[in-house]
Amino acid sequence: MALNLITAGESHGPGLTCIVEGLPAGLGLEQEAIDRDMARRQLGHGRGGRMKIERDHANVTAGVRHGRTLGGPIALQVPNRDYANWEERMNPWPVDADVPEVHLPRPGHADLVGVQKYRFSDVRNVLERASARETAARVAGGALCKAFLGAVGVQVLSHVVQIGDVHAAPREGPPAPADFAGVDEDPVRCLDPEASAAMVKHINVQRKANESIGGVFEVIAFGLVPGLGSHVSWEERLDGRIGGALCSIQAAKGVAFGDGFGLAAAPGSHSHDEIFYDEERGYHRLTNHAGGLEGGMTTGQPLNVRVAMKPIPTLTKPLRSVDIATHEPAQALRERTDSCVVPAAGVVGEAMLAYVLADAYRQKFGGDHIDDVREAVERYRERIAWRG
Ligand SMILES: Cc1cc2nc3c(=O)[nH]c(=O)nc-3n(C[C@H](O)[C@H](O)[C@H](O)COP(=O)(O)O)c2cc1C
Ligand SMILES: C=C(O[C@@H]1CC(C(=O)O)=C[C@@H](OP(=O)(O)O)[C@H]1O)C(=O)O
Repeated sequence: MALNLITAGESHGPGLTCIVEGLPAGLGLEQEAIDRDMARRQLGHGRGGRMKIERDHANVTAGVRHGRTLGGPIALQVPNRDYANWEERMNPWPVDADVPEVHLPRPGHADLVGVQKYRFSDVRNVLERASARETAARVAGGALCKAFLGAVGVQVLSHVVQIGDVHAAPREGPPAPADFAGVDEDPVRCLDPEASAAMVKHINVQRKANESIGGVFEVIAFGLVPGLGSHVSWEERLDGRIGGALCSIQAAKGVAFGDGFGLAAAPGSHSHDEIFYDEERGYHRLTNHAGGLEGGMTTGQPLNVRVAMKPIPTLTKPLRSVDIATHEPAQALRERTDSCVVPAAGVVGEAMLAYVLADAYRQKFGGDHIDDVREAVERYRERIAWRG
């Protein structure tokens, strides 16, 4: 039993679609929860003018009846309000107008390689689908995965730990769920108020200097059972699957589990999580350097992964490029743009992690109805005497 999440849609086309296939029947869904995550993705200091136009909302058009899943594919449709301003340029059908082509590829975006690969002369044919507008559809689908995970006791949360060279104060291990109260009210979704103020300032200074800014977010899953994923085959190792899903986010450039790159410099005796047992807690650890994954499987501890985002490629003072029609030197396309999207990317990271984990639960526990899944999870927890 696999869970599939597929998206369709262009940034300025009529709308986006997400299809989620493989959720069990009987799962309760709430429109509000889907739209809440979509609204969270639109926030964050550093977003551009497009976010003032969109009010993201997903229309559920298949797979759900009276608030419960039916077991078939679920279709979510997210209209692009901006399409009203792009109807001529993005109409699916030929129009009676001269629509100019875009010939100035932006370094760091998919523009140049996309036109080479797909035999296009118009960069717009590439940038429309390469755009991270697509992540609105992923977040809509991810909200369904979160609802499924919630039904088996799992919560997925994120926060920003770095913007440019401004870091949140280091912590001993990942934060607890209670620490996240109010994170969405913070302008950069950071848990450290002092660092948050410095991050906002940094974004303002860089934006004024026509720069864009990257950073790092952390996404954490709480309440997992041990043993999701497997050591037996490379493609079943959960760290590989999670890393791939998170790196597929537009502009994500690196992932680190637990202590991540810090482990490369640490001695072995400070790198692994010693194993203890007592009657009350069963097997347990006192540290979580591994970030909740050993041998490609969840340990049952919080699963925490950090994702590095590169700065946005569209710059208000454009980089050097080449006109693909004339091959003459030129400045890259200058468009309305975000300057920092790390807080928004954290919400997309939640959706991607929720998808991979929900898929891992579907593969391990099967079940046609959500109650079958719950019972199977409960039986497993009893078998391994898991008290987490
Ligand atoms: C939420 C979000 C919003 C983004 N907004 C912009 C933007 O306004 N302008 C831009 O050039 N890139 C933006 N990006 C980044 C590009 O989509 C990304 O750099 C591009 O797809 C190439 O990514 P890659 O090098 O990781 O493949 C955004 C990314 C995310 C996650
Ligand atoms: C539309 C979204 O993000 C877009 C992602 C994006 C890009 O190149 O990735 C470019 C910008 O699009 P526009 O040119 O329309 O302003 C962002 O606004 C969104 O997040 O919903």
